[in-house]
Amino acid sequence: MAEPFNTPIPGSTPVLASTPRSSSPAPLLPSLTPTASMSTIPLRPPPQKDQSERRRPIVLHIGDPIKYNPATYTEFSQAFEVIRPSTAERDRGEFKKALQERRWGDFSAIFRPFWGTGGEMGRWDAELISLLPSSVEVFASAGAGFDWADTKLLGERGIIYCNSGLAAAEAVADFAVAMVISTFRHLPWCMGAATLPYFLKASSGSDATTGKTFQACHSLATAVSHNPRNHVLGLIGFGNIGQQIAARFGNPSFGMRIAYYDVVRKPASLESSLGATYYPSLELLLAASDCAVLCTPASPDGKPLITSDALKHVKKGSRFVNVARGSLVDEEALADALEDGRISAAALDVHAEEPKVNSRLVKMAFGEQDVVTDHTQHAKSNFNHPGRVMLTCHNAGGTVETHIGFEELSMRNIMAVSGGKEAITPVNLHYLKKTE
Ligand SMILES: O=C(O)C(=O)CO
Repeated sequence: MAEPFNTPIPGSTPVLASTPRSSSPAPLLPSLTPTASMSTIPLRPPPQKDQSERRRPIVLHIGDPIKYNPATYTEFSQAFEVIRPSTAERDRGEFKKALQERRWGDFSAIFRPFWGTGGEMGRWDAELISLLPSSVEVFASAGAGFDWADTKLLGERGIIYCNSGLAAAEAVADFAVAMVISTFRHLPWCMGAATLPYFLKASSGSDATTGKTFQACHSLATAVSHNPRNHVLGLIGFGNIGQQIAARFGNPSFGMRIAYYDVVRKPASLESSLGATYYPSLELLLAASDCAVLCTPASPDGKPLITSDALKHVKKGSRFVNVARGSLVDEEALADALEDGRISAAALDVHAEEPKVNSRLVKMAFGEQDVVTDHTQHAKSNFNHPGRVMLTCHNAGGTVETHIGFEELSMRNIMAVSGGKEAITPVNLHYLKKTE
C-alpha cells in the first residue's frame, strides 16, 4: 500500500496457466523490527560551538506518548525538542487556533506514532495545511493508509509525508489469510450457527433454533465450501501488503494461483519470485479471479474502485475481500452482487462509513440462520445461505508488532529527513516541487 496509484501502463495479455511458479516459498519482504538501514540513520550532528545557543528543531508530537521504543525515543528527544499538544488542544477548533497563534513555534516535523490517537483534529486538508509554519519539512505518521491527509497539498508545500505501511503489512496480510479462507469456508455461517441461537435464547427466551442451525450448517456447508488450492487469487494493488498476501497464498501450503492488477506493473523478477501474473486492467483481473482482494490505497478523490460497473465483470460466484479502505467499495453495489449470486461470499475489514456497517451486509453476515434448515430450499440455490459475509472492525493492521513498527518508523523517518538523508517511506515525493 505504500506505492501511490500512478498512471496505468499497458501490459501484455496475461496467460495465467503458463506463469512460471516458484517451487519454494516467496522471499519475505522487509520487516520493520529496527533494521540495519533504520538503525544506522545518523542523528543530526551535535551542535557546533557557535550554534550551541540555538534551539534543537521542534517536533510536534500529536497523539499518545510513545510506548514501545524507549531507546529510540531517548535519541529522538535528545535531537529534537518534542512538543506534545494536550488532548484539548488536539480538538480541531483549538488546534487551528494554536497553529494560527504559532503556539508551538516553528516546528520542523509532525510526528503521529499511533493510529488510534493523534487524529482528533480531523482531516489534514487545505484548511489545516495552510496554517502550518513554513518550517515544516516532514510529517511522519502511523498507518499504512493516508486518506486522512492531503498528501498532494503537503507535497506542494514541500512537506514529505511518510506513512508506515511497512510496519502494518505483515499484520494486514495475516488477517487477509483469515478473510480469504472465510470466503471459501463460510466461517461466519459456521460461527453464527453454533452460537447465535444461544444469544437469541438469552435475549428472547426462545430456543426454537438451538441445535437446528448447528445441524443445518454441519450438513449443508460442505456443499458450498472449497479448498483455496488451484483457485485464482486476484490482488488489486501489489504493494507491500499485496506482495505479502501473495507470498502466503502462492506458496505450496495453500497453492493458489496468484494474479494481480496495479497501475504500475512490477518488475519481472518480483513477479516471478511470487509466481504472480499481471493483468492490465481491473476488469480483466476480476473476470479471472476466484477471490479478489482489495489491497490498494484509497483513491485520492475518495471515489470507489469497486462499483456496480466493475462488479459486472466478476467471475460468477467468485469471492471478494477488502483489507484496504471502505471508500474504495460501493457497498450497495456489492450487496446487489451478493444477492444475485455474482459474488458468493465476501469479507470486509473496512467500511465506507466507519464506524457504521452497511445493514444489508450485516444481514448477510449473521441474519436468518434458519433459512437453510430446509434442504429442498437450499438445493435450489447454493448461495442463499447465512454467513456469507465476514465483517470486522478495521482490525487487520492492529497488532502490538504493528504499533512497535509505527513508532519506530515514524521516528526514523523524521531523524532521516532532519539529518539530510532520504526519507525511508515517503509517499508524496512526486508532488514535491523540484528546488534546482
Ligand atoms: O495502517 C492502516 O492504515 C490500516 O488501516 C491497517 O489496517
